Amino acid sequence: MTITIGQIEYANCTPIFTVLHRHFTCSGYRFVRGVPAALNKLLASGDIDVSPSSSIEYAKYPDRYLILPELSISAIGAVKSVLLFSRVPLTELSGATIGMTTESDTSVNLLKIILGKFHGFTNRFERTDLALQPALEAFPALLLIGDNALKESLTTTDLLVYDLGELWRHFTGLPFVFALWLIRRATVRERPEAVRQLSAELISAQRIAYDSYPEIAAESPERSWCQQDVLVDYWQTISYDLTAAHLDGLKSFYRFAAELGLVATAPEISLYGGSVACDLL
Ligand SMILES: C=C(O[C@@H]1C=C(C(=O)O)C=C[C@H]1O)C(=O)O
Repeated sequence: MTITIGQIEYANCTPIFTVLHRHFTCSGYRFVRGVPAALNKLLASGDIDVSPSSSIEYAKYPDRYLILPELSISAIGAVKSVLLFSRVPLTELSGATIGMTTESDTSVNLLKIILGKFHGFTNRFERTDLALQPALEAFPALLLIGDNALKESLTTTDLLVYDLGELWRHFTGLPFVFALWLIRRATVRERPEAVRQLSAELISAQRIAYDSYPEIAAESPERSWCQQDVLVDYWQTISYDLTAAHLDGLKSFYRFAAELGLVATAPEISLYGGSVACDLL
């Protein structure tokens, strides 16, 4: 039986999926492409089995998922693709209605924590699919993630740009985990051998990818809009690990989210398998 894997259609996932497709047979896998918020919904409903997912998705339904070890999409400081584009300095945004992409579930909550908890602001937030320029006619600031954020940052000159990974680091000193690889507990129960294989292949793919960013970038679809060295630099900026420090950052995020009522409770962290990351807990 196939395992259905969500594939985030952003440059941040290109390295691991490129290597997975090139180095492993993948005959037992089916891939479903989408933006994070859409893949989160498919995972929650059981239409896909496993996916790199917004980290907040785990806190919403901890009973449904396990976290695959050693993998994440995180920032230790800047991340370069989770950006608040603003017409005014961030300190002047208290009371404002802020536009937020519909593609994200984690970063929208991170923004609420940064403004509400760290700055003590009161804001309203509105989801929008508007592109940057029209959005900034409706709102003083807009949150974008993924390729849209990266693309706009490469061309925008007349706006203030705040990197949410950097802001989180400034206030907490911790890494921020934007995405976790979540697998449905039901899939682990029903297909234990296939899940063991997939987990091992993903860890291998990640390691191979680390050593081959320039080659992956040279042939990547993102080359149509991004220079090879910019892509390599972007991938080197992202932290794809899941260490004890990452888990500390994740737990802090969940605690703040619970305090602000963004999730019901800060969940226990349950990792799949007896991996290194498990031992670090
Ligand atoms: C760093 C990023 O991390 C992501 C942010 C997500 C979110 O905000 O829900 C989900 C998955 C990741 O793609 C990014 O998209 O730029």
